[in-house]
Amino acid sequence: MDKVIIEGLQVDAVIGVFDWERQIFQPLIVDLELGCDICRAAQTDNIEDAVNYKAVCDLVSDLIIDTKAQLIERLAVLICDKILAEYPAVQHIKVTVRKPTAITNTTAVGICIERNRDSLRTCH
Ligand SMILES: Nc1nc2c(c(=O)[nH]1)N=C([C@H](O)[C@@H](O)CO)CN2
Repeated sequence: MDKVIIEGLQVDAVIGVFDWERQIFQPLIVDLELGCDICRAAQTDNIEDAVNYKAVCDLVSDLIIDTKAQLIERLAVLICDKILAEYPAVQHIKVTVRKPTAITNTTAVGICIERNRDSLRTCH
């Protein structure tokens, strides 16, 4: 399947389970793979026929900042649910959320989840 990819989207947000984490902004790094058919966009050369990665970046950034989640698991699932709801063309989605400053002596810790529209696993 064709993919629209977004790598290394940095969003500074309130995130974490500890009291001190609720007082600061920490960086999160998001990678996305959006499985979709890109043929129509390639034929028409029209952004209206594409999954607009700029719009997706804005949507994901706003969602992360507004949510102020405790766990990165929550953000990963919310990002999946939101993109599948807003973009009917996306059939498969892989979301990785990394927290690069959480644990010393690591490059990053994180969560990676994948969902198919046809066999949607919900977490509600
Ligand atoms: N699986 C997870 N483990 C932990 C998370 C998380 O979001 N998912 N968060 C924390 C703390 O907020 C941590 O990042 C502070 O250093 C710990 N474990």
